[in-house]
Amino acid sequence: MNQENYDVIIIGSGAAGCVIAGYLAENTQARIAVLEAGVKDKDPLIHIPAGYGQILAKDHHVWPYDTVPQHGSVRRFRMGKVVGGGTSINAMCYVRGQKRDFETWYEASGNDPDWSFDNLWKTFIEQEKNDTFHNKHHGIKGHLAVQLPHGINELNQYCLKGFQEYGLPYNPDYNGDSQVGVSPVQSNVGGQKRCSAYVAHLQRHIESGRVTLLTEHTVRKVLFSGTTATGVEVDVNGTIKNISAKQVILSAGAVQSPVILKHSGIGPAAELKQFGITVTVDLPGVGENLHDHPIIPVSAYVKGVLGYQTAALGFGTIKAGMRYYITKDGPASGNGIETVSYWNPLDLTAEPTVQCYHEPIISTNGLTPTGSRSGITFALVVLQPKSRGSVKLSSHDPLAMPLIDPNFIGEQYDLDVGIQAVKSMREVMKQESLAQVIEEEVMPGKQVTTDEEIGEFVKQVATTMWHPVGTCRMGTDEMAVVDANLQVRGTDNLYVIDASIMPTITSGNTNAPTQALALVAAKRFVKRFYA
Ligand SMILES: Cc1cc2nc3c(=O)[nH]c(=O)nc-3n(C[C@H](O)[C@H](O)[C@H](O)COP(=O)(O)OP(=O)(O)OC[C@H]3O[C@@H](n4cnc5c(N)ncnc54)[C@H](O)[C@@H]3O)c2cc1C
Repeated sequence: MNQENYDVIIIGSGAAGCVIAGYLAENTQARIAVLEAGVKDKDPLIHIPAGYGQILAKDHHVWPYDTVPQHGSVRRFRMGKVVGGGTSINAMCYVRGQKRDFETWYEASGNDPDWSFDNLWKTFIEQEKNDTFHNKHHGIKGHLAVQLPHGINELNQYCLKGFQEYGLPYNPDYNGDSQVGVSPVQSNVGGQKRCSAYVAHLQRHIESGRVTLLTEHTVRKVLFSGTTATGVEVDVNGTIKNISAKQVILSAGAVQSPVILKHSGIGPAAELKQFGITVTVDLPGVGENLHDHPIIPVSAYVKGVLGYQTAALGFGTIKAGMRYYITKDGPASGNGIETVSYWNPLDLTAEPTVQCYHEPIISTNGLTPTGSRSGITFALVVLQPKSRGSVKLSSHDPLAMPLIDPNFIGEQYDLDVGIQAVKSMREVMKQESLAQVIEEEVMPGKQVTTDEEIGEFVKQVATTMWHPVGTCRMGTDEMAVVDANLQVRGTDNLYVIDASIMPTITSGNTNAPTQALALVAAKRFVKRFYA
């Protein structure tokens, strides 16, 4: 095969890229190349389910992004840079979202039946290989492993009880009829190993030689003849070369996909001209509409040794790692986040506005353990944030860091829900089951009492849940970047298929929805060009 010429190039081997490449491999004769800026997924910490804590603590396999200042301070905004993308370093929580999320996508598509709730729900089921549930909401024949925790540690059992005492129902399956309640977490773990999108959908096609995977290939821009994409310009360890293709699919994620489009001359004309980039198509929506779930951590020390703080630090990690290698069980064999709650603090029976993972560690920034005392961090999340930000260029250099502004807590609604969530969480901590083990609130701390003080705390701590979406959104209006085929408006042979096309964020973690939207788009692509 001529390595420099393909039928389809897919930029990025993350959640979406792996789904598309796998589907094309199985359903076409196309010559396919996946170009990935990161390295192969050989690091054992990627595959040990609890290893992601170490990866994030060491800042390995990430694009080292930060945001522009948010309420006066910069927030870390790391994204996966390795085969598997975010799905090789994420926390593996498997969540689909609420029906209303997908109804918004359907409207944005111009009411295209492929984007209906029913079709997307069917797609989740088709992709799933669930080790516990097999009913109208779950599948067992797909390749994406989904499991429940194999046992719930004592501290998280107190959480299950405490939320029920507060008034939430026990919900065995938040991906079933309703999200409301307190539940065990479903995760993308199979056979005690992480099930990344690469493992689930692509690895077998790389190993068989059906698909070519080119790692450490960083795409600088898409090449055009007029407005028709003809290939890409890549940087391979400092050497620049061109690779041509009949069709180019951008699956570089919600930060890089708009950046690559802009460097290719597709974006807001004024911004491109500012950096001397020739405008191929003036598309004002590229890089706009960035949104993410803000995490607001509320944490407390607990009495005695409970949870996973000791297993997550120092000698504890070695002990947990050795146990994992010998018996394949213990703290390292799962994602360490075993229970979660969904609720609306204003009405416990309404559709949830808040998600809360109960992390049995003390963490100040989401997932990284801090200090040696046992504790619990309730990672509160505004599920449907209204704040919108942007990804803008900082330089004419395609490899320069972009300016990322998620605009955390930029709208009154997000602030209100954040305050409600913190106050509600404090009520949960007062319930009998939690009150008996909680020793002292760490964050926000007892000095923070009024709504104004809690609001200020929310603004100061809100940080990424690593769920950026929306920067190349699907739609029919002039700010839309892609149409219902996920083809870039005003171009030929160019597509964006990844989390950036979501018009609005889903009510939950974004990996499963990204994989579902990628399969919907891949099927449309094959129907149009290979049927
Ligand atoms: C730390 C962390 C924790 C998370 N936890 C969860 C969770 O528990 N559950 C959940 O559902 N979701 C979680 N997510 C989010 C989830 O992983 C993402 O929503 C999902 O991976 C997005 O998929 P994507 O295909 O849009 O992009 P990605 O998966 O990010 O893939 C993009 C790929 O493109 C590559 N790329 C980018 N630019 C270029 C370029 N110029 N040239 C070549 N390649 C390029 C990147 O290196 C990357 O491999 C988490 C994410 C992170 C980072």
